[in-house]
Amino acid sequence: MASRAGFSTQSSDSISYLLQKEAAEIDEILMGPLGFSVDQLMELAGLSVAAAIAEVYRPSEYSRVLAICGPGNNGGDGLVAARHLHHFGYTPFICYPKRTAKPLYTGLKCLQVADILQLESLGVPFIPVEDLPADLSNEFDIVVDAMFGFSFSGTPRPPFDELIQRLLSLENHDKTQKELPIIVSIDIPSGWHVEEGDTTGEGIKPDMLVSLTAPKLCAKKFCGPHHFLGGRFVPPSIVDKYKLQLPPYPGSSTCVRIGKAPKIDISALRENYISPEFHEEEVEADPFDQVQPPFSFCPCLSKPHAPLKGKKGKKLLPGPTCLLIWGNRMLLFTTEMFRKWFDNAVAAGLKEPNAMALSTSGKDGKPSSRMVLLKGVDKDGFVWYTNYESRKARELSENPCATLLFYWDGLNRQVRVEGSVQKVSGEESEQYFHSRPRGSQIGALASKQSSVIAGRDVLHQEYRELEAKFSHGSALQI
Ligand SMILES: NC(=O)C1=CN([C@@H]2O[C@H](COP(=O)(O)OP(=O)(O)OC[C@H]3O[C@@H](n4cnc5c(N)ncnc54)[C@H](OP(=O)(O)O)[C@@H]3O)[C@@H](O)[C@H]2O)[C@@H](O)CC1
Ligand SMILES: [K+]
Repeated sequence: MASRAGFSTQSSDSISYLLQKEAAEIDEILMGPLGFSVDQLMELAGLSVAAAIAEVYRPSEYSRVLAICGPGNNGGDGLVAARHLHHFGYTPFICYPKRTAKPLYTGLKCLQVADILQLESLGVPFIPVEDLPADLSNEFDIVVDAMFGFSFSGTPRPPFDELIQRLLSLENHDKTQKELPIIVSIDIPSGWHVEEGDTTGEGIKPDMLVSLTAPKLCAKKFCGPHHFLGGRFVPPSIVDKYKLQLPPYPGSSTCVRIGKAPKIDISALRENYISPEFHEEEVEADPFDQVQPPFSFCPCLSKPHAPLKGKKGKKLLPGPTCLLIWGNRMLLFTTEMFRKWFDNAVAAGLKEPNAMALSTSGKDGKPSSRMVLLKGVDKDGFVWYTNYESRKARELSENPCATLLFYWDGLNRQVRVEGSVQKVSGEESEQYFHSRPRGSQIGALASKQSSVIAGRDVLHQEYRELEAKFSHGSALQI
């Protein structure tokens, strides 16, 4: 509980929840003394909604998004979110029944016009409410509920009463018959009391709620699987004044999950890969001939010299595109290809594109895999580092053959590298050791590298001090 006399901010599980009055006050402070403009806040809010959606529902499976936008700022958040979703690869549609209903102040009216213009320039269709299909279940994969936010009161008036009914009727469908659209509510599930929630028990039950700034009290009643917080702009003065306890945003993320992620049925996890088309008739019998721009290999070619059997036709080959590099044969050519793919992966902003699964096996033939980081690639091969007493090093000394696997999810690509392994020169190894951050150097010493290298005495001393701090010195991580 984070309340104090005079303030009614409440929290449960160390998150604060705001009353309607407090949400409105914060709104005024942000746009008054703190100097925010409404369009600035709405842009950040809408972006975080789009980011939360993209975190859970991939466009490859949930492409068609209907945003139902109300007359206030909640509706504005919906318009902004739809614009970002378009850029994220979704196909948004807008239903915006009261687009100029209430120009509260000139800024909002201008904003609505700007939002509409921007969406129209992207070719996002605006569907008049009378043209919206009565049954939304066939037409859309996601419905964004941006009808009402924290200024809602009473019972919904037309046409929103009927629109809310359409969302409700989705829940009454026979769920075994078809997959229903996901409902994502912005800030408040529309129709719910801002503080008391779904008082009748007959309101909408969204699958995702994206609270903005801080969750409102009704969010405590949200039972759906995905609760996120967005609106990463709350300054310390507001945090202090309202004693807000909010989860920290990870890295540069614009949204953060509140509460636990639901347990996933692993068997149900699947991804529809949308890769550039690659037809069977385009496949060469020898994969090396295939490695030409767009330098794509298919996993079915993992037996390199077996000529491809099967009908020539339009059949699309399944799975992500795969580049296979093996042996030393044509290494120069294939590592160049790898480099192009690697540069693409870096340019696409993928997390740790240099992370690769290294598989080895010793003389007992039992394979083992672990993730390591690629430290270099050139015409002589791929370079990574390990200490010589590790299991992988032992296995490689017994059987100097290994496979590397890079998986670049965002590009639907993987690269398999298969070949023999040899130690890099002592000089190269030494250079690498001294290029590492100090903490990693000490960590390497902790894992007992076999060769003693001049200049490590100081590090040994630092390591002993650290070891003394941790009573269970065996798994020291720095
Ligand atoms: N930190 C922040 O503050 C931020 C806030 N942001 C966003 O702003 C939202 C709050 O926006 P808001 O104040 O414009 O109110 P909102 O709820 O969208 O709609 C009010 C409209 O609904 C109408 N209406 C009300 N009751 C009704 C009923 N029963 N039936 C029918 N209509 C009804 C009402 O009409 P009126 O009753 O006044 O005639 C008015 O036109 C907030 O939830 C968040 O999403 C973010 O953008 C950025 C950061
Ligand atoms: K809403």
